[in-house]
Amino acid sequence: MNISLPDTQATRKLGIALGQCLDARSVILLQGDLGAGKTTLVQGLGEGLGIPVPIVSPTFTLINEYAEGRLPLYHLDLYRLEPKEVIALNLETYWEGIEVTPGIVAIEWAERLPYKPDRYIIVHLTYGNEDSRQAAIATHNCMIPQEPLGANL
Ligand SMILES: Nc1ncnc2c1ncn2[C@@H]1O[C@H](COP(=O)(O)OP(=O)(O)OP(=O)(O)O)[C@@H](O)[C@H]1O
Ligand SMILES: [Mg+2]
Repeated sequence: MNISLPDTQATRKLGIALGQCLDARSVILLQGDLGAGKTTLVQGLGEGLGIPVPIVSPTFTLINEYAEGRLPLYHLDLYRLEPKEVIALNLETYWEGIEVTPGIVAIEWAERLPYKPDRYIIVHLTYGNEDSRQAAIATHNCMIPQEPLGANL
């Protein structure tokens, strides 16, 4: 599915729609160049989940956890990591929700994952003219409830 995102707000709205409809243990793999809008989409996700605090980029902290919304949000950014370091993070802890409360896992720079979960949604953001972006969304072994997505875009 390809979605056109003419401005920042459109990307945020896509995140809101996903935050309103996704279930616990959903994993969103965010791909795309620097500044493509990955963090912007996760900020919408936070809003859709009802998280009342600002979502900030975890580029330096690696992972930010938010427990204040409908479901926990685990926001990761792999930009600064080597594959060995990514493996050492034991990310399955988050997407299996075994040692942590199951929630939504959003991973920026998911291109750097040496392995993937069993079920995931890929959102690949690319640049268009000026402020426009394109989101290519693909699901693997899972579904996005369509109605909320359609209603908000
Ligand atoms: N259509 C759009 N969608 C998202 N962001 C947009 C759009 N148009 C302009 N922007 C701007 O581009 C920037 C995107 O920044 P953002 O931090 O979300 O990107 P990112 O993909 O997370 O970058 P990084 O790779 O550094 O983590 C913001 O300043 C945002 O306002
Ligand atoms: Mg970012």
